[in-house]
Amino acid sequence: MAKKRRTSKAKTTAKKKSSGFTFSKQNKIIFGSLLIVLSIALFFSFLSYFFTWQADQSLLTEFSDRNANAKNLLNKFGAAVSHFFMYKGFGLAAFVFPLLLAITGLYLFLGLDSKKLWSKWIWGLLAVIMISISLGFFFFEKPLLGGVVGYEMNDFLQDYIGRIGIFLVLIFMLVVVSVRLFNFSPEAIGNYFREAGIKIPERKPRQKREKKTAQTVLSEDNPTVEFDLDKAPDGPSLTINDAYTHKKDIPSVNPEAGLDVNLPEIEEEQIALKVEEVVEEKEVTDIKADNLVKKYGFYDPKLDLAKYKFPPLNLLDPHGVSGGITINQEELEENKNKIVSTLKNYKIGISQIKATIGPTVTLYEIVPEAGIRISKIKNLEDDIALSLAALGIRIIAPIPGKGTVGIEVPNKNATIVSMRSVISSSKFQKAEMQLPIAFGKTISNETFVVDLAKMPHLLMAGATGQGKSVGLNAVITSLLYKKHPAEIKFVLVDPKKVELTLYNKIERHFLAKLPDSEEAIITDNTKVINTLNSLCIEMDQRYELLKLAMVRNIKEYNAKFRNRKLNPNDGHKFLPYIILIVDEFADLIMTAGKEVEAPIARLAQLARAIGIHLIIATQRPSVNVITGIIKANFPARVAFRVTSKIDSRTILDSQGADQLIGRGDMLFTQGNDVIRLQCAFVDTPEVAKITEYIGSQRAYPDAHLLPEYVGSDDSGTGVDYDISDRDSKFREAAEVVVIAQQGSASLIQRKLKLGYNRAGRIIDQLEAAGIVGPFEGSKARQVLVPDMHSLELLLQNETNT
Ligand SMILES: Nc1ncnc2c1ncn2[C@@H]1O[C@H](COP(=O)(O)OP(=O)(O)OP(=O)(O)O)[C@@H](O)[C@H]1O
Repeated sequence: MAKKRRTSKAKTTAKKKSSGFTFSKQNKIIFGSLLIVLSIALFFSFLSYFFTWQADQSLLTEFSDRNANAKNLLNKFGAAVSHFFMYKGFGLAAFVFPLLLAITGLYLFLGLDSKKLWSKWIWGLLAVIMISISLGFFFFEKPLLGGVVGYEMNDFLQDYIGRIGIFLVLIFMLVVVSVRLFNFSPEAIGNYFREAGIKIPERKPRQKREKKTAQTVLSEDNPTVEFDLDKAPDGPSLTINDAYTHKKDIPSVNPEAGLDVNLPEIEEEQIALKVEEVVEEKEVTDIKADNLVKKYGFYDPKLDLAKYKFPPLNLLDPHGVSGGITINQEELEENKNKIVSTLKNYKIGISQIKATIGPTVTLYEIVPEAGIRISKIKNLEDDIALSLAALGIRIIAPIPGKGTVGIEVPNKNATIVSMRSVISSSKFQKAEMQLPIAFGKTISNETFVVDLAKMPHLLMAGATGQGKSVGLNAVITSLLYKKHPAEIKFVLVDPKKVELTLYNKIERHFLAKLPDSEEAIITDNTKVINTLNSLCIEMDQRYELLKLAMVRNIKEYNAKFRNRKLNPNDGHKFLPYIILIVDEFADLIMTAGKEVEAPIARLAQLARAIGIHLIIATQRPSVNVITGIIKANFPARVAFRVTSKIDSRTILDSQGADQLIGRGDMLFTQGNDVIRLQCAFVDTPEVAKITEYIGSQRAYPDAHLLPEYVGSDDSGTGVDYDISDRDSKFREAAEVVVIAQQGSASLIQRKLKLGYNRAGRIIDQLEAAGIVGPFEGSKARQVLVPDMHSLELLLQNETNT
C-alpha cells in the first residue's frame, strides 16, 4: 500500500514538474505569435539591410542616441540586428533564421507536435553554415553575401585545404543534404525522370506534394527542405513534359526507395501500366464483347423461357413433421445405461458419454478410459446390438477428427425427413453450387447439401425397397428446385419402365434425347448404347468448343459465353449440364453387356469438365456389375441398406451398409469419410405435382437433342459367327436353351457355370445360328427351335452345308 501511495505521489510530482516546463495552450499561441512577428521583423530588417547597410553602418555606434535615425525599415534595431546576423554573421544565409523562427512560431501557434522542430533547427543551422561558406567561396569579392563567418571560414579553410578542397567539401555537404532530405539515389533520380516522362502534365504537382508529405512524416526534414521542394517543380517539370515519349518505359523498382513512403504509389502505377500492356493483346475481341454487352446486356440463356416459374415449396408434403425431432429422454437414458453396462461387462470403462440425436439414429459418443484398445470396442458390435435389442447398430471407432468412439443406435420412432424441410433449409437455398443436391439430414440433424458437379459422378446401391428410387427422386427434385430448364438436362434410363415415367411431363423442359427417338425416357436397354455413344460424341464436341474458347471447364466456358466473348457463328452455344441417370444398372449390364461399360467408363473418366455427370443406381452391387473401371471413376457413392457385408464392401469399400435400417437410412462417401444420412423423402404424388407444375408451363418445342449416333441398329447382335469360331460349350448351351425354352444368358451362366461374358458371347452365337431370337430388352429372348429334335436337325444341316 505504502509503496503504491509513494509511486502515485511520485507520479503527481512528476506531472507537476513537467507542467512547469510545458506551455499552456494560450501561452503557446502568445509565444508563437511573438516568434512570427519577430521573424517578420527580422525578414524586413534583413531585406532592407541590403540596401541600407552602408548608410546605417556609422550609426551602429550611436545606438543609444535617440536623435540618430537609421535608414533600415526597422530603424536602429533592424540595422543593429541585421549587422550582427548578416555582416558579422552569415550573410544571405541569415534569412534562414527568420524562416526558422516563423516555422517555430507557426508550430506553437497551431499547436502542432513540436518534437519535429529540433531536426528543423539542426538542419536549418547546418544550412546556414553551408550557404554562408558557399557564398563566401563563390563570391569572395563580395563578403556581405557570405558574411564574416563565410569569409573567415573560407579564409581559414583555404590555408589548410585550398580552394579545390573547399569545393569538394561543399559538394560532399550537398550530397549529404540531398541524401538525407531528398532520399537522393542514382536510381531515384533515374526513376524520377522516367516516371515524370510518362506522367500527364497536371498530375505532376500532386506527385510533388505527396513526396513532400511523405518526407515530412518519415525523415523529419527541416524547413530548408520544404523550401527547396517548393522551388523544385518549376525547374525539371518543363523538361519532364518534353520527355513524354518514354511512355512505355516501366520504371524499375528502386530497392532503397522501398523504405520510402511514397514508393507504393510508384509501384501501383507500375502495376497499372503492366496490366494495360497485357490487355492490349486481347483488345479487339474484348472491346467487341464489351460493346455487345453494352448494347444487348449479358447473354441470358433463360430468355427463351423467361417466364418460367420454379416449382413452389407447397407442392412438397411436410409428411406430418412440423417441428424438429422429438426427443425421448427415457429412451436415451435407457440406451446409455445399456451401453455403459455392456461395456462394463467386458471391462471397458467410459470416462464420458454424449448423445447426438438424429432423425433416424442417435449417436452415442464415448470416451473410453485411458489404456482401452479401440479394436476391443469395435469387436463388441454384435454384443452391444444384442443388449440394446436393436438392428442397425454401427460402431465408428474412432470417429475421424474426434478422439471418441461412436455408437449409432436407431431411434425407436424414426422421424421422416421431408424433401420440403431440406429444400426450404437456408443451407440449400443459399447454396452457391453448380448442381446442389439436398440429400437429407445428417446424424446431427443438419441438412446435407453436396455439389454433383464436384463429385463428379455418383454410384447408388441398395437392396430392393431400401430407398433407392426415393433417393433418385430426391436428387432430381433438388435440381428441379434450383435450376432453370436452360441450365440442366436429364438423360433418363429406366429399365424398370415405371420408376421415372413421371418425368415424361417435363420432357420439353428438362429432358434430352436422341433426334430419332420418340420417347425421351429410355426404357429399352438396346437404345441405351446409342444414347451413351451419342453422349460421348456430345462430350467430344464440347471439348472441342472448350479448346476453341481456351477455357478449362464448362463453368468458365458459359461465363465467357454470357459475356459475349464467344461468337455463336463459330459454333459456340450455351452449354447446359447433362445428367445421365440410370436406374437399374445391373439390368443394363446383364442385357446390353460390355458395350455399355465402355462408353460409361469413357464418360465417367472424361466428362466432368464439360458438364456431363452420371448417376448410376443398382440393386445388385456385385463385382461383375460394378467393375473396377466403373468404381475407379465413381468416387462418390451412396449405399442404402444392402443384404451382405460383401455388397457393402463392393459399394463403399468398407462394411456398414449391411447394418443400416432401411427406409432411406444411407451412407454417403466422397472418397474418404463415410457419412450416415437420412435420405429426404419425396413421395410419388409429390413428384407428380412438381412435374405437373413444370409441364404445364411454356416449354421448348422439343426435348434437348443429343448428337445423332449412327451405329448398328441391332446393337451388334445378329453378327454372323463362323461355325469354327464357336464356343466349345455352344452345343450344350443350345440344348439348355431349347430344353428350358428360355433364351437368357444368365440361364446359360448358371447351368453351365460360365462367366457372364462367355455366356453373352454364346447367346450371340445362338442368335447367329437362328436358335434364339434378337435381343428384346429386359425380356428373355425368344427361342426359335421348339425341341431337341429340331435342334439336332438344324445343327446337322449346318455342318452339311
Ligand atoms: N427417405 C425415406 N424416408 C422414409 N421412407 C422411405 C425413404 N426412402 C424409402 N422409404 C420407404 O421405402 C419404400 C421403398 O423405397 P424405394 O421405392 O425407394 O425403394 P427402392 O430401393 O427403389 O426399391 P426397388 O429397387 O425395388 O425399386 C418407400 O415406399 C418408402 O415407404
